[in-house]
Amino acid sequence: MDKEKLMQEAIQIRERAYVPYSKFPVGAVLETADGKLYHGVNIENAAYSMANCAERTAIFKAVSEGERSFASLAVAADTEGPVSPCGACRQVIAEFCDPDMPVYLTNLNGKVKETTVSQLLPGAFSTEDLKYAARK
Ligand SMILES: O=c1ccn([C@H]2C[C@H](O)[C@@H](CO)O2)c(=O)[nH]1
Ligand SMILES: [Zn+2]
Repeated sequence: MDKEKLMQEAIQIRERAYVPYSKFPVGAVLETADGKLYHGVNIENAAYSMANCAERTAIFKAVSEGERSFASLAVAADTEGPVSPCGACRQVIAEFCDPDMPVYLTNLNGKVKETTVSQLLPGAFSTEDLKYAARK
């Protein structure tokens, strides 16, 4: 899928964000290996810490529909530069997406940072770490 289109859709889907507290809508579009798109927005709560970010919404939607193989991710917000995913999302992205998978971060002014999953979270804790303790 064309990365410009993915980023445009990430910008547009922000309309569906539920952000009465932060008033900071974020949109994410996750592309599967076979070209299907899963859209996500941030969803907040009166108990503030219950907020779910756009990136995790998109990933959880896709995984709960049976998807396990992903090709790219775009994220958009009204930030000065390209939006920067939070630590929790970086960990969840690393769980499901290949280290070399492209991630397109953008804002509303056309600023784009093209990065990868492993660049977003170098040295991620992973399933490999769990295997070491389980070896005994
Ligand atoms: O990459 C990001 C960064 C922040 N947020 C959300 C969490 C919260 O709802 C609001 C303000 O932090 O933005 C996302 O969805 N994705
Ligand atoms: Zn996040």
